[in-house]
Amino acid sequence: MNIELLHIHKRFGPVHANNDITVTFNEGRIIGVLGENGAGKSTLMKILSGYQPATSGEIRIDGKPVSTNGPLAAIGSGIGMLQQDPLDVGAFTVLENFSYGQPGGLFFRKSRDYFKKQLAEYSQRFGFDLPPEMPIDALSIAQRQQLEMVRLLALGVRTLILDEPTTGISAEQKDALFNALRELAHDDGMIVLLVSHKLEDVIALCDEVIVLRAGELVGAKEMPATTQELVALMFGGELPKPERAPAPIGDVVFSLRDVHLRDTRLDMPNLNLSVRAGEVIGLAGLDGSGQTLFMRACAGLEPTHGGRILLNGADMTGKHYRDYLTRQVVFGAAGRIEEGLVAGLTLTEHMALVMDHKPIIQWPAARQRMTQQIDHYAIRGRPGDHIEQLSGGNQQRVLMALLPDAPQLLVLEQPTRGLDVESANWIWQQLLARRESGTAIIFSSAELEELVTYSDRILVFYAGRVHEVTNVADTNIDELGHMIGGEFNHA
Ligand SMILES: Nc1ncnc2c1ncn2[C@@H]1O[C@H](COP(=O)(O)OP(=O)(O)OP(=O)(O)O)[C@@H](O)[C@H]1O
Repeated sequence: MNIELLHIHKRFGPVHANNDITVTFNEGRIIGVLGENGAGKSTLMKILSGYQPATSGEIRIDGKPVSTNGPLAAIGSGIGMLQQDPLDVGAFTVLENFSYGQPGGLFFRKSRDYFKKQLAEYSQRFGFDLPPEMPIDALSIAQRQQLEMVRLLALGVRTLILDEPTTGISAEQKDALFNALRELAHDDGMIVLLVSHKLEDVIALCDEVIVLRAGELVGAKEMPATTQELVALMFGGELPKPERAPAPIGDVVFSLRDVHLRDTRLDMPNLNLSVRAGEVIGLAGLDGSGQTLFMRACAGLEPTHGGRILLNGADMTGKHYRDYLTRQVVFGAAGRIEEGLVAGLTLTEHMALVMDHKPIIQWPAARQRMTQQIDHYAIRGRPGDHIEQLSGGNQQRVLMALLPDAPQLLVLEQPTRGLDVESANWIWQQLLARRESGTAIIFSSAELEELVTYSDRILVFYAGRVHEVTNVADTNIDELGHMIGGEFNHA
């Protein structure tokens, strides 16, 4: 199967998200799709996989024009896309989900054993861990991804598109995924398209890359290539690494004393932590290991079941998030559009929400402030744009632009998730500047390199247990990788 995209254009009002893109993807190849935030990568992949129509242009498969009008039509043409959050159905088991949508799959008109055997064959071939009777809810992110992948393969897909597939999965799970993708491309002759900001993944996996910038196709390269070469292709030159000047560490501003947290899955007793002004505490761990619960409790968004939370000596235990906010403890959620930002509201309306208005909203002031922040944070968007119209990276910048200038404590879930290298560096410049003026920061990340680079101390979460790494300078990414998988004897 060879795919040709011919003169693809996509316009969203005044935004030309894809501008005359002509490119060929050949079978047997793993192709990286690179570009800065907002470059048009997701748009192009959504057009190819039927999630969005092109404004104009043509898609040909093996020389014949095809319509990818809707994801089902695209799958019918052999093209399937794995979404970042796989779209599986919560109440089903693995087997039900796998058979759903396959011919004869609904209500098991073909026998359960037929699908069970097929699922077992895929699992065995790729070393995937997919127990047929397990409810979807109980699967890890990596298992959901594996399930979605084998489901698409069983539907006969010959081109697989993956958007940031390694977020929140362990090193071993990533190896299993990459080995499977190599087999599919190099042994079975499939096309694999990988959208990723993680250049080490691109270098490890891809046979070639294409680069988009501001909606246009600006480059293509056969691999191997170094990180520097890829960065130069994407940004037109080398990027300066943000300087991390040693910041003066002040007095303890925030502490947990024997705090007990729990939710439906995790029980975390005896949590103790003291954070000083200007200190950066990084939280490492696979998704679901307890760090989310921990961060939310630190910001008054989750109840505690024992112990005390102190802020500058004042007891905050049991207080509401609003009380934390008043005392300059600010939480930034990873969920962006689901939580930190509100779909349907414009950028100015977001600013109006966080500004202190008495007694009525001062719209001109909110608009003016947002315009300044758009400029300052180099946001690709306008004050009147709805937040969901911005690319993921630009939504993250808006989230940063809404934070107060010098809070006491910032609690940030994955502050650079989905950001291109330049934007991630830039966000850290902003955070380090706040730290220099005394703000303490607790942040989580799936990027071990980010944790090691920016943290004064790291807390590693595994199944609700917390292990503190005090000497970050002596820790390397390998060690940390083992620890988040539960192997602490490497430390
Ligand atoms: N539904 C939409 N409505 C309006 N504009 C949109 C919509 N979807 C995307 N855009 C705009 O199209 C441009 C390209 O966005 P796209 O999401 O394709 O970029 P991207 O390269 O995938 O970025 P990122 O790496 O940040 O995810 C951006 O300017 C974005 O704001």
